[in-house]
Amino acid sequence: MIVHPELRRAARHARRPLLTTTLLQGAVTLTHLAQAVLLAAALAGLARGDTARLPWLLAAVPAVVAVRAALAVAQRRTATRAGSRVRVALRDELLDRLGRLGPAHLTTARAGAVRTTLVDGVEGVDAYVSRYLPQLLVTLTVPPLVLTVLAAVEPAALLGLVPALLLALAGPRAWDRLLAARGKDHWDTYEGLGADYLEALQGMPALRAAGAVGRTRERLERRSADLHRATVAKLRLSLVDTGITDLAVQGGTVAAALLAARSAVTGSTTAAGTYLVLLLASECFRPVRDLAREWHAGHLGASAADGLARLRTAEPAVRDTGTEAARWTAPPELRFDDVTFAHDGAASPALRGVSFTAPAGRTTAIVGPSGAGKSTLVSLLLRHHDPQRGRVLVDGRPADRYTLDSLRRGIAVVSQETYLFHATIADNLRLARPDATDAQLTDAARAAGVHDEITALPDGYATVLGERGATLSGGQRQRLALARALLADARVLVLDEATSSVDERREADIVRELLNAAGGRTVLVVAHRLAAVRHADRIVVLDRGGVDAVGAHTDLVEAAGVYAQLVEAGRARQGEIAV
Ligand SMILES: Nc1ncnc2c1ncn2[C@@H]1O[C@H](COP(=O)(O)OP(=O)(O)OP(=O)(O)O)[C@@H](O)[C@H]1O
Repeated sequence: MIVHPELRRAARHARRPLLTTTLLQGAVTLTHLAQAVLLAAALAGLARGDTARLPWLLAAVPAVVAVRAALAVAQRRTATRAGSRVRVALRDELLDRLGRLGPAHLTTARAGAVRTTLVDGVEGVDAYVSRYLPQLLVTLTVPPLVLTVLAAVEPAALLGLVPALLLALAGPRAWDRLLAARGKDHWDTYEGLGADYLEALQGMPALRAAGAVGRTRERLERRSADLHRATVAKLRLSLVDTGITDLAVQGGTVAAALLAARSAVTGSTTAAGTYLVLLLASECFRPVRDLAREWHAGHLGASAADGLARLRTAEPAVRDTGTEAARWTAPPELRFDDVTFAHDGAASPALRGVSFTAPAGRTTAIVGPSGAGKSTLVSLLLRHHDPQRGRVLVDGRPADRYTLDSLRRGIAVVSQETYLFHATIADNLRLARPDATDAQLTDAARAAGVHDEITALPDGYATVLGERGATLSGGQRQRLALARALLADARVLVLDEATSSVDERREADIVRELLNAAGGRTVLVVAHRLAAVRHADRIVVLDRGGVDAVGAHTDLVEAAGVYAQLVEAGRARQGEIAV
């Protein structure tokens, strides 16, 4: 009965329609009462042999039924409107929060669990708020009203009705806490199963390659069995709840009927009073029975409330306290000033005392062995994290002085993990700039070295891509993502292993083309393979989180440090490629 604060909060998104739907629900219940009163009056008249008013009373009954039908339709419509308003508002809010949380959030939360909260959890809240809550309010107001009427007609009936009503409403509250715990258990298992299924589907090629499909299926079956157990445990408790309610309802009705019969026999009440008690006693419990039914529709929302609250209030890794909009009229300089950063829970910092400048409008390459801290550097530039010491400056200002949204919009990133959507190639490209002309699309695709392959497809730029660009090769996906980044109206372009799926010879050509096309931008190229970066204006060599050297290709080769070792390793790996 205690409404979770998160659900009360959700209901505020649709105050008016919820109030209307509650009033309409109340009116529907009142028509039941009116019908009972009419029938009681008709029966009492018959008992007295007074049939003068009988036709009118009986004619009024279908009229009441018709009014009830109209009210019920209006009530359902308003409830649907209220529910959809709540759903839309909640999903907007949660998606906005997810955007603010950024990729850092998904290092601790699982994508499938977030999906379950966003889809199933929000659907459950809709049912809870638009159906259960209005019925709860009606249940708390109508039965006392009926009892007041009966108190005036036949006070003795209250001896049976009041205890039964109290038992029906308050009895199940004794295990509210247990029900909440079972609900949470059920929801956590449901979320976990959703996350496992999504991961298994997305990782199917890897599972197949590792011969682990059978083991994964067994694990999913075990998870499904866990969910079944959690569901049954919760249902069992709900059924006890329903059983007590039913027992109280039946017992109360019978007790009231017996008391009414006794009054009739002793002559202490009128025939009308007796019939009123007999018919209204059942109506008094109707809202209680309806409440039990709506609970079954809305219980998922109650279970999901904690998960929703967790997601809605999750703290982003960085605070969006900047006030300036990052609208650089010229390509900005990027500067890392004595930056030290350790990931949460990491034993040692990923970056320590890193200082270098990426000059405005030039290309700076970041190279280094695996784990040197290159991607961490990019995530600090985008403010997915803030350094624990030192500063990142963009255009001479600390990055946290800009609003997060404008900073991230000012920096186009192509990373190892490109994401293409189930849409046409043109739509995928226009994500970066919705108003781009066809000529701008083809220019960007040419610069990224993918135009010819697109036009060779039967539908060219109108070709619909499979999910995540599944119908393209890894290299084609990366080059499409490059074209998309070139279209973006951003003064900084970051290529984070952006061409790692392209063969090394092709990579050098693409990067050269790309850098020509990226004129007027400050470019940061992060790469393992050095063929892609040898023409950069400046190369920063990272090693174990620190800057080993900064310079041009030839100087760095001569210096015989980490860079020279990387060049040697590259030669050994790809003997035919000269860097
Ligand atoms: N989310 C994280 N949590 C904890 N440690 C992390 C996280 N991400 C990276 N690290 C650690 O930080 C260090 C730097 O990682 P980073 O990904 O920046 O290296 P990298 O140079 O980009 O490597 P690669 O070339 O292999 O992509 C590594 O030791 C890595 O294990």
